[in-house]
Amino acid sequence: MKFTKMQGLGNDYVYVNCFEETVEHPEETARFVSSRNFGIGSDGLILIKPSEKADCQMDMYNLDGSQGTMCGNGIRCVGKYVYDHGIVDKTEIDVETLAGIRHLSLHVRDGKVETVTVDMGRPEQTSEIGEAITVLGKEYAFTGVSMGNPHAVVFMDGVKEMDLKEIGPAFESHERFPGRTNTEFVQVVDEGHVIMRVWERGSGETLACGTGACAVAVACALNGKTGSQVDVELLGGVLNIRWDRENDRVYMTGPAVEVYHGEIGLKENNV
Ligand SMILES: N[C@@H](CCC[C@H](N)C(=O)O)C(=O)O
Repeated sequence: MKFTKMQGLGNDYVYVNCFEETVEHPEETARFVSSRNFGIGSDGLILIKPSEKADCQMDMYNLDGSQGTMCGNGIRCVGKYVYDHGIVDKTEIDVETLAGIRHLSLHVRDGKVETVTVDMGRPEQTSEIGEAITVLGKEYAFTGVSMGNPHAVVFMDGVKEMDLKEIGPAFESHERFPGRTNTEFVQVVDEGHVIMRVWERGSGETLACGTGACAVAVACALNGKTGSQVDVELLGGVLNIRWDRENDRVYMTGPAVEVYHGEIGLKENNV
């Protein structure tokens, strides 16, 4: 299987060009290629496929093989891939996802896409603002926001030092979230700047989460902690998120980077 390793703020996936390749067992393949010891090493697998409704389709799988409906860092890389590899020859494109069609503006420098702005669509509030929840015997307040995938946003201090490996899985599999959840832990610096760490459903801690950063911006505004445009600082870098309250759409701008190409054999017992 030919693949391209790409990353958006260190949220890295193995990308397969399914205009040319076929991946028969995507869940198993995602688990195999994501392994940093036995495979390529990534947060999951993204298949770039032809679409009848848009310029291409993004089909994404987490590290544990579960299928995701939307991926913010992934969709920027998909935009870069299809432009840089000549699948599209325009800088305004539409990408089909399981959460709907998303519009991308590709920002090109020296013939290659460097950054991408994505219209991430309408956010959906999925809990009360600051709903109480008890996790591992401790009380937290979270704000639920869907960006086409589920997020629970928790405000706290000391985000950089917290033990995410303990609390992250406990939120992910809490009975309040029957379909599991992505959880963002957020510290507000000022009204235009927050720090966030994420525990992703199906992948664990990642260096960044695009849909998570959008959910955080919406939750920050709903909780009166920031304005509607905010720089979200993640372990892998900064995403700029703007919630246009008038048309109720969220816009995400950030980088997309191609790391390397390769080829990997998929044996029966690997997948
Ligand atoms: N890293 C992604 C989100 C990937 C999917 C997520 N783990 C889920 O299962 O919903 C992003 O950048 O948005």
